[in-house]
Parts: sequence; structure tokens; C-alpha cells
Amino acid sequence: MKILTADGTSELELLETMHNRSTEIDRQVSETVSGILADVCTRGDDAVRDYTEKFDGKRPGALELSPDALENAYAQVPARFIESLTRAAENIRAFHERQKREGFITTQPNGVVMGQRVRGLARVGLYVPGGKAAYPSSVLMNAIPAKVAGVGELVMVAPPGKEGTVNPYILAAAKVAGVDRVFAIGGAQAVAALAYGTASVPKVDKIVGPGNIYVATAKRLVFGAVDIDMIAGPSEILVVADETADPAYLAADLMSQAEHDPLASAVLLTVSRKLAEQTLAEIDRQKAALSRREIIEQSLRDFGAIIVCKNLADCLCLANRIAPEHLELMVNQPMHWLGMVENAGSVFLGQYSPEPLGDYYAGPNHVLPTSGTARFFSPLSVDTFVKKSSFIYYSREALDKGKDDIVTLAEAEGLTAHANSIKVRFGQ
Ligand SMILES: NC(=O)c1ccc[n+]([C@@H]2O[C@H](COP(=O)([O-])OP(=O)(O)OC[C@H]3O[C@@H](n4cnc5c(N)ncnc54)[C@H](O)[C@@H]3O)[C@@H](O)[C@H]2O)c1
Ligand SMILES: N[C@H](CO)Cc1c[nH]c[nH+]1
Ligand SMILES: [Zn+2]
Repeated sequence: MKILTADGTSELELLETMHNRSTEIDRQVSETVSGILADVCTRGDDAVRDYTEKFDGKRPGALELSPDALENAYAQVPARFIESLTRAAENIRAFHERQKREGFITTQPNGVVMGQRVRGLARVGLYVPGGKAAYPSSVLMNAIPAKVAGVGELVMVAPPGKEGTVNPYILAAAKVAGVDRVFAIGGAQAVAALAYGTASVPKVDKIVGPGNIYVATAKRLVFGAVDIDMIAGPSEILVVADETADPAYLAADLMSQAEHDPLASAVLLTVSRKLAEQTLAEIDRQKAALSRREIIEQSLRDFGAIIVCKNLADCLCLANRIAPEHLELMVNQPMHWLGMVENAGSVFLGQYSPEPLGDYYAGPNHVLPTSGTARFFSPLSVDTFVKKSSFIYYSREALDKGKDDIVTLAEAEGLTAHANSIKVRFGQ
């Protein structure tokens, strides 16, 4: 990870290099994933078993877990974990309850009733990552908003470990969050099974949840066969810091996301070269004690950067251009700068709102758009799990009033059958 001074060109070149590196990886991964999707579409469970054996280490028997597996996992994990998980679940539920939308009805005096209905989706597939690390927190972040939205059936997939079983912390979280069915499959093969359906895995209406590049690419490619939430791939953090920030906090927060994946990205934009140098030194000092040091080093080497900008406004402009998944504002007056943020999945304000607070606990969702897609995607929310439909009731009197307009518009489009459907009701 190098320190670079922004001059209007070199920082953009650096970001471009990082972007090109990930585009080349995306291209290679897309080829692999397309093959997996086609194979699962044709051969169903057999293909899912083959890929599970290949990528996760053990050939599975039944792909679906019994409800007992969730009960046993719940009993097996430490009570302290369940207490913390339950408190986190309460915070997440409270935040997402605020997102609930009601439908509406509008009436007019001459016999018109119209409205919009909001309904939970019938069946949703939740992807829970479990390759390099297990993510029980992601179970809560997916399943709680789905339940709040009123989804009919929640089908969770998570990759089995080498011993062929799903991590018990993930299963305990599935019980706490009320997941209906669990399949021990992961990667692109799990996304394909949910999108196309197999003998064991039911076809779903929408696939949600984060995952590595294979998972994110598979979701992108099955979109159309099913709906998806967004592209939530390898994690990203971008920190904007002024000279008041503590370099120890900056280093810690950058590494907190780098540890997710060698493809995770961690970028610091600051106005102080001294702070940049101190942060680098802090990274070296702190990382020695961290368990996933190798992943952190790879991620910081390939997708890490420290850029010194002229002023905070320039930092924010660059941050908006990058559109990071997580944006930390480690500045003296974070609320003041929040208004300048255009593109970010979630914003963390001030020294005591580190990114992991949002990953686990505060309440807002941690499934967030990555790879610059925060320009147009939103965080996972209750909205992700609902569909809206409208309804119309017109009395004879109301239709009579509007009939000539409708006929005129239909005939202008050359659609005489449309016009006839109106006219026939009035003997014309
Ligand atoms: N954006 C978010 O909201 C968010 C939240 C949590 C985690 N994450 C990200 O989720 C990811 C979790 O990744 P993970 O790997 O630990 O778990 P994962 O469950 O996403 O992926 C594991 C699966 O990847 C597949 N796979 C691995 N190598 C493969 C290969 N060479 N070819 C084809 N398939 C292969 C396997 O099927 C395996 O089961 C990380 O990138 C992390 O940053 C993102
Ligand atoms: N930071 C991840 C989202 O990019 C979410 C997560 C789960 N556990 C820890 N972190
Ligand atoms: Zn995280």
C-alpha cells in the first residue's frame, strides 16, 4: 500500500489500475460461472453435488438440512453468542420496522377507487457466505427484513465446510431469524439451484445476500430468470480523514474490511501526509496481532491505497466517484460533510462509529452495494422483499366521463380493439 499525492491525474490512474485489475478478474470469473450455471440448469442436483465436492471438499448426500440441525446448532453454540446475537437482532428488527411501507387507497366522488397494495414476495433465496469465514450476522441482515416484509418462505443456502456441515453459528442465527428451509450448498452452484430449481432445491422469486466474486457474478448472470437484490461482492471501505483523526483507528478500520477477502478494497483519502504516514506505520504495527494477516496483506497490496488530497472537498469528490460500499467520515464535523456525500452504501460518522458497528449491531443493513454500484443500488431493506401492485375500480358514470379521452388515445395508437373495449360498454 503506497501513499500517493492527488494531482488530478495520478490518483485517477491508480483507481483505474485497481478497477482494471478487478475487471480482468471479473472476466475470468464470468466464464467459470457461466459454465456452472448452465451445468446446474441441465443436470440439477447431480451438478450441484459435483461442484460442492470440487469447491467445498466433500460430496453431499441430502442437500437440505433437517429442522433438527438448526435446533442442535442453537443448543451447541455458546450462550454468550446467543445473547449478543439476540440483542443485534433486536436492533436490526427495530431499524427495519421503520422501513415498512403501507399501501394506499384513493377515492373520487363519482365512483372511482384506486390503490396500491404492498405484498411480501412468495419465496426468497438467501445466500449466506461461508467460505473464508462464516457470517451469522449476514443471516440476520437478510432474514430479518424479509420477515418484516412478510415473505412467504425463506430458503437459505450456505456453503458446507470441509466436513460437509454448515457452520453452527450460521444455523443458530437462522433459527433466531426464523428461516424456513436451509440447504448446505454455496457458490455459483447454489445461486443456480435457487434460480432454476432442482429436484431438491425450490425455485425462488428473488435471490438476495452477499458473497464472494463467484456468488456476485452468478447473481448478475441469473438476473432475469429471477430478481436479485444488488451486486454485493467483496467488501470495500473508504475512509475520509482530516488531521484530527487517530491513525490507530484509521489503520484498524481499513484492515477490518481488508480481512474479508484478498479482493476486498481499503482506501484512505486524507488531507494530511503526516496522518497518511502514521496510518501506514499503524497498519504494520497492528496487523502482527491479527489472525487473517495474509488476506489483509494481499488485499491492501492489490486493492489498497492512501491518497493525500488538497482539501476535504476534494476527498469527498473522489469518494463520490468511487461510490464505496462503506464510507467513514473521520473528520472534525462529520455531520457537516454528510450533505456532500452522493454515492455510498452506508456512511459512518465520527471516531466512535467504526464500520464493524454497522456490520454487526447498530441496526442498518450490512448488505450493501459494491464495485461502484452504490451510484444506483440501495442497501438491502424491507423494500427488497416486497412487490407492489395497483388496482382500479370505475363506476359506469366515471367511465362514461373518461371514455372519449380513452378512445381518442387508443385510436391515436392505432389500437382499435382497445377503443372497442370502451365503446362496447356504451353501445357504440
Ligand atoms: N457486500 C456485503 O454486504 C458483504 C457482506 C458479508 C460478506 N461479504 C463478502 O462475502 C464474501 C465471502 O466470501 P467467501 O469466499 O468467504 O464465501 P462465499 O460463501 O461467498 O463463497 C464460497 C464459495 O465460493 C465458491 N468458490 C470458491 N472458489 C471457487 C472457484 N475457484 N471457482 C468457482 N467457485 C469457487 C465455492 O463454491 C464456495 O462454496 C467476501 O468477499 C466478503 O467480503 C460482503
Ligand atoms: N463488512 C461486510 C459487508 O461488506 C459484512 C460483515 C459481516 N461480518 C462482518 N462483516
Ligand atoms: Zn465486515
